[in-house]
Amino acid sequence: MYILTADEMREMDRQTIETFGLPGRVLMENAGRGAVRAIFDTWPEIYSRRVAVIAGKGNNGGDGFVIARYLAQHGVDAAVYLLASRDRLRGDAAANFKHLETLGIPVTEMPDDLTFSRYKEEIAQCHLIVDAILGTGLDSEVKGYFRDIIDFINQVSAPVFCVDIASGLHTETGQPCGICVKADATATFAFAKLGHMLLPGARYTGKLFIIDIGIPPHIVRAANPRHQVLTSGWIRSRLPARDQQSHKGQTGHVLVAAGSTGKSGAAVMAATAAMRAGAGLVTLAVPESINTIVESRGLETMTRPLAEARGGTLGKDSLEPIVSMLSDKSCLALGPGMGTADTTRELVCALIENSPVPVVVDADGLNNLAGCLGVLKNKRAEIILTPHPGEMARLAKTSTAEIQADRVSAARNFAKAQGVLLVLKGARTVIAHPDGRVFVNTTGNPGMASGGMGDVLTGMIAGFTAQGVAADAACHLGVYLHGAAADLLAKNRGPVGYMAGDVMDHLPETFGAIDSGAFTDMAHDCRPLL
Ligand SMILES: NC(=O)C1=CN([C@@H]2O[C@H](COP(=O)(O)OP(=O)(O)OC[C@H]3O[C@@H](n4cnc5c(N)ncnc54)[C@H](O)[C@@H]3O)[C@@H](O)[C@H]2O)[C@H](O)CC1
Ligand SMILES: [K+]
Repeated sequence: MYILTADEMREMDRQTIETFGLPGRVLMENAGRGAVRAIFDTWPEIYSRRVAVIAGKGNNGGDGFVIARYLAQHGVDAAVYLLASRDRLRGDAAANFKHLETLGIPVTEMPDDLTFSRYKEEIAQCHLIVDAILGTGLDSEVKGYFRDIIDFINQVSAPVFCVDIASGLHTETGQPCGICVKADATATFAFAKLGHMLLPGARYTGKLFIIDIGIPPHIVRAANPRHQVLTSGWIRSRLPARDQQSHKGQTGHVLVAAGSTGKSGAAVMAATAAMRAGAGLVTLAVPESINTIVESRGLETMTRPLAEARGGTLGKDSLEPIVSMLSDKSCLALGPGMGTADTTRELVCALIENSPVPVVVDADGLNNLAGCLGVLKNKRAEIILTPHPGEMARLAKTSTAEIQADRVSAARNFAKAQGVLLVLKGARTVIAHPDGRVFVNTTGNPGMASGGMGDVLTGMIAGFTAQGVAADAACHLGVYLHGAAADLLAKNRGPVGYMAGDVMDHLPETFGAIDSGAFTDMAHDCRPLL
């Protein structure tokens, strides 16, 4: 499902108006009318109650005027509070404002704090507040009077419905620009925007309705939107098909190079998760001193003990044996629990440069790679990096806060610059492709904040890649199903207390739930309305 930036939406609007010939007034009419359907759908008891439409001077406010008109037409006691004087209105918003006057719908001009203070009480007594203050035209930090208004809206007890996007929410980053309206429901137009799907934006958005305002499909296709949300349908269509006569020689062989003294669990988890994702065979290459432990814990996987460096880690002496093992493997998972000794870093960097098969790099693999990013230029196969925000900050040589402030841009910039697939983990994992496309995942829940989850994801992505799924689709499958398995556990067993091992053990049921359509995600809950 496409999700748009403000610029992309503006451009589609412009094309629809100028080249297709659908007037802006029609788009605004469709927007307002659809929003009213979403209001009645959410609050069917709102007939004959009082609704305050708080409108800004832009087109978001214009949508608010259309909403007030339809609400009034259907027996709602609707009143408009305009955060400007009426002579500031332009174009379609001004035209729709005139209709309000013709129809005798009450309008209050409230251009400043002083006038606002007179109407606070009246607004607070409404049964619903419609926020039509700022939409995709938000272009700066919200301060002063607008800040006071939003602060007030967030304090009144009435539910809040947002037009297009919660006022104050940044359309692309999903971060509040200083302050942001907290919605119970939002109606957006044509497509969801990035800010609705990312966090914390999704929390400010509430239930999301997507209103078809008439943008024709050829204009959408020509715009070629760069961002999508992963959906269960998309995932279902990319699951590797299995023939009745499939045998383990056909379903891929993963090599996992991982582990060190004290961190054998990470290696076992990644290897087992690859099997749970459906890989036919998994071999785990580990420092020899942990081989016995690893063998006893991962019954289905094979192991290959390698001569180890000081401190019980894999070092550069393992390069030759690992590269030769890769000749009959279909994917390499590299990094979990490996440590960051100099010799390990040399090994990791040489493997990323020389592997003939796709490599999934995680954890210490990433920390090691941060010291030799140049090797990515010479890579022979596709490289998938799966950093959490801290690891991403190390790779991009910035701070975790910088990464989190705009996760999509951080992931995209790195993936494009380095020519890799980048999976930026954390709530709403972002998958950035080297061609600039970005996919956002909405599965997963806070119960996943526990050790080993990353090792499981690494193994899953490697397991799908090994089965012949394209590396980018393997990232989609791994990330979505990892979160979906955790969502099913949270629902069926409890919100916390399940562990990474439980997540991978729950994959068979998760495959079944995706296949049957029993698992639904956030995109499924966005109701398209005409
Ligand atoms: N296809 C569609 O999505 C359609 C959307 N419509 C609606 O139009 C708005 C976008 O309208 P626009 O006039 O471009 O911008 P806004 O109304 O969001 O706001 C612009 C207004 O606000 C001022 N402003 C910007 N930032 C701030 C700030 N931080 N503090 C105070 N004021 C600010 C800015 O200067 C402008 O004056 C979209 O969201 C939809 O709701 C169409 O109606 C139909 C098609
Ligand atoms: K709004």
